[in-house]
Amino acid sequence: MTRAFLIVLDSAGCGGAPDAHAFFNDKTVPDTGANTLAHIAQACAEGLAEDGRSGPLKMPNLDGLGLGAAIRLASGDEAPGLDTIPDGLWGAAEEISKGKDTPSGHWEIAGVPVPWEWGYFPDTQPAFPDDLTRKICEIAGVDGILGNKHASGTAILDELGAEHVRTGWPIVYTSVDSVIQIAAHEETFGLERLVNLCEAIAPEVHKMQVGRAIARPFIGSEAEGFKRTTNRRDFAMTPPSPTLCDWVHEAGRKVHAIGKIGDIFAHRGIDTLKKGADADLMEHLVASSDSAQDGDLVFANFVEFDSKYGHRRDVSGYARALEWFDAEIPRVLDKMREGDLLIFTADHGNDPTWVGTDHTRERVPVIGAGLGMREIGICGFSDIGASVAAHLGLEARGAGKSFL
Ligand SMILES: O=P(O)(O)O[C@H]1O[C@H](CO)[C@@H](O)[C@H]1O
Ligand SMILES: [Mn+2]
Ligand SMILES: [Mn+2]
Repeated sequence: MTRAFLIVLDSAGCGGAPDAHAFFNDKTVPDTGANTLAHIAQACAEGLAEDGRSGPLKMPNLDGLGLGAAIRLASGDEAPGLDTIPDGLWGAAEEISKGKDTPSGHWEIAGVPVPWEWGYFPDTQPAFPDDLTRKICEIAGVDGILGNKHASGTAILDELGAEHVRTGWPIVYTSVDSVIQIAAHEETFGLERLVNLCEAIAPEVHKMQVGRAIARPFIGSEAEGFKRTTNRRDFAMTPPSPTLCDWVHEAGRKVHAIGKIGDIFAHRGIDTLKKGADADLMEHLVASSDSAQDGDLVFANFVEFDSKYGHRRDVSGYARALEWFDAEIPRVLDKMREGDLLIFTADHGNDPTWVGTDHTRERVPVIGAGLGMREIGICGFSDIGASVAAHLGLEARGAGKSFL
């Protein structure tokens, strides 16, 4: 038996989604043409991403496996600097779930496309129905909420952080995704109180087909500014049917979740869980490549590409994060054993050169190490889960077909 490592670079899409025209940013601008990785590479080559880094995008390790080739295959767009002839497994995947959000992407990668329409809150003010607002107030023991609209999670702290500290009212907001997010100060409001509030309100929003209630704790002051911490917690709906995590777990193997994976799968089929900032997650990933046993799945999500740089439309920051990730990856590759499979992919796009602050509908790269050179072409998200299952010698019970 052998091990499988499935590593999601959150939001690192590569353009070319045939249904991108049906998804929007800034309410009216379709995602047609959005391409997270290609546009970052182009901006770098043009000298437009020089903050804390310089020149063309440098990702020799993932590009050597086939990243640049995957971008060109998915979209036809150029990705300057990523032009090595691949020697890994490479291709791109396309999503059928109707949401361009994190749970939709991950569940489908794990073999289970989302069969329902998610519930969304309208882009009006107030965004939340009064009875939901009342419940939040009751549970939190407060007289009102702040926000109650669509917002960017960092901008709304600048706008309402001080008022929150003064009044004790939680900041409640949403986005084009199927989410309710509650931001509160870790010290003045209390981290545990915030997490309990989100856990208690989650079943209420799940009844509305809203996928997640997310706790967004922050620290700081009006004078020094407010900053989110890594203590974010997502309370997600349960996937509609057993996923890759369950298939592996039920076969008596171990699923080692790194980062948001536990929350995304509502902790179904997860055996061990490690969390932290992306730099910590890399250490956990390296450690897991020593400790994972034959037949185990290591499933990691690196979220900062998305949360720190994609949503913030920070091209230099995104490029820096990609270059850091690529430079770290040999630490994992060096520990691969004969017969191990390692796949890098993404759950959606979040083009930092695009308008708005929301995800972009894109195909995603599928880059593999451990099975030699192989072009897989364009596959479905769920084929990734099926392939991991096949590699581990398990029956795939989901929608996909193995490309191995
Ligand atoms: O602006 P922030 O709070 O980072 O919000 C982002 O994070 C949410 C959950 O991933 C998404 O729906 C997106 O809107
Ligand atoms: Mn995501
Ligand atoms: Mn996101």
